[in-house]
Amino acid sequence: MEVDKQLSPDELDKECSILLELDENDPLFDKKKKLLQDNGFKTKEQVRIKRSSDPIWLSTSLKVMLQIARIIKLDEVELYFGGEEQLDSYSPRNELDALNSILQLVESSLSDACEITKNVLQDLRNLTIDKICEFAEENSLKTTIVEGQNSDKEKQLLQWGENNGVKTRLQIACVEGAGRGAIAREDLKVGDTALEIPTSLIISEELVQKTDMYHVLEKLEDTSSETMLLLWSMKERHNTDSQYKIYFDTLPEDFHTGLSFGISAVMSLYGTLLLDEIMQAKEHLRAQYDKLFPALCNEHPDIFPPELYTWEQFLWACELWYSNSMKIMFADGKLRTCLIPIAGFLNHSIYPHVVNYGRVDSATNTIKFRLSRPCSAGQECCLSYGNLSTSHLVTFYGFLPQGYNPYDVIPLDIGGADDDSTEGSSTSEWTTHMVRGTWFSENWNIFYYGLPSPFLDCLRRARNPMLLTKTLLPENLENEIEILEDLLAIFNDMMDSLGDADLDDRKNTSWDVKLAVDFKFLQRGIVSSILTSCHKGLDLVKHELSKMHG
Ligand SMILES: C[S@@+](CC[C@H](N)C(=O)[O-])C[C@H]1O[C@@H](n2cnc3c(N)ncnc32)[C@H](O)[C@@H]1O
Repeated sequence: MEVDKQLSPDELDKECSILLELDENDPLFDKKKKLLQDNGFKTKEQVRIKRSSDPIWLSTSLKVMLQIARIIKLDEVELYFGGEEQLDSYSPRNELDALNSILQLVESSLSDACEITKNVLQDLRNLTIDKICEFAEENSLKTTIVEGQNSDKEKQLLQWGENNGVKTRLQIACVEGAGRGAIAREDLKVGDTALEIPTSLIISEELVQKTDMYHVLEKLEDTSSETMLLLWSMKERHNTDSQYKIYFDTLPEDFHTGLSFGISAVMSLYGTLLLDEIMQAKEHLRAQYDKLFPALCNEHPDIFPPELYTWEQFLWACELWYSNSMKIMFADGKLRTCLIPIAGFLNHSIYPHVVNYGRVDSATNTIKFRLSRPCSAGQECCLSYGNLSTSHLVTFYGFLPQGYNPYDVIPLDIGGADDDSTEGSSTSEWTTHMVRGTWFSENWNIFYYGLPSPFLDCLRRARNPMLLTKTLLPENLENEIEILEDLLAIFNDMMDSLGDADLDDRKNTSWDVKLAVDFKFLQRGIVSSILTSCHKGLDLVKHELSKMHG
């Protein structure tokens, strides 16, 4: 496989090519461009594929395309941690997104290819699918279905949906540790649509606009369509004539998210950033509520009956919208926050089956949940709710995901050590820094230690702007020792502030304390992995230094 070589017209005739392109509007364009260049690629890369079904040629083509597509599809966290590492894959989400983007490019090239090219592209398509299946096989989690817990309400909702145009290859069941989930009824392949929902069933701002509530709310300053929908749902859930009655009947009486944590759970979070996140989110919501109530109930008691607009009911609606809504791009190009009956049963996974689902298909006027990896009959089909940290998932969704979450980062405030105006800095340098569990890293060598390079480079620059090369010189190694000792001090303090694990209230059986204690356990694991990396790094550097002196 060769990339972008000059070919004679005769040779060109024997080849076809696929264009992989980094979007100029990508907010991470500069950083990705640099990473592409470091790997020998341009931002627009024409990958030529020979008109030969030689399997070695094809798999080399796919390998090159995958290298490029992975970088194009990186998100900020993946780029920060993976930028300098030659990783086999950056994250399960990135790998699936990259492979599926190649699959879509190959499929669209297939539609207007000539007969001979078609055969090669077909082989490339099959190879890409094999690669997806292989990756899926190696990166999956098992979920356990809890038999006999399925209630009639979910069946009724599914039936209502099917009567109104929903097409589903999923059924609803109880999943251990995650409430209800969506299970494949049959073996589903990559590219299959697991669920398709007509836009007519989606709950979005248009519904509020048809009510008398809207005329009151539109006159208020700063009232977003999300707030309007939230207020609408507080009333609609009690409306026995609602067209969404069957949907509202399936919703829980109480949501168990971080926003409902009691005092013991909050106290258990002492020393973690989650404590601040939850307190700030709750204060924000309380302020929003106080801005609207009791004023709206006093002025329009017929539209906002006081018994439906209590703080508890407001919090319930906030938890509903935070944990169940999806942002959908409609055919008019507008992004709207929506509730989507039936799709609301899909749980989140770090190894998702459905990665891209936020766009209305204008040809069918439906939302399609297309599989980015296979899902066999009886297996739970999961979404990616987004690149969310566990602290966000606890606060707004109320759960800790299974498996190692690549988005569990600890942001670091290192006092403007990296300022973009610094001489020599470029737009591809980082101005904010973070760490995460060092088990994600594949580079434990000297100058890396499993820690993120942008962070270490920033510390090096701050200590000694002259010592930027990663070469085994005594002055560099002395510098490394100081950096690693500083890090040990920072993360030892962080560990101390998390408190003694033996004092965690593990016997407490309330859902919120359990979640808080599990979160703290996770946090200690992350900090402990960083401390281990620093200790190992120090040993490594001291050993090298002793060889020089010895
Ligand atoms: C959109 S709903 C999904 C359906 C939900 N399980 C139910 O029974 O209604 C989102 C909620 O599902 C739960 N959930 C989603 N993914 C989960 C996971 N991986 N583990 C545990 N709970 C999960 C959380 O309670 C979250 O707030």
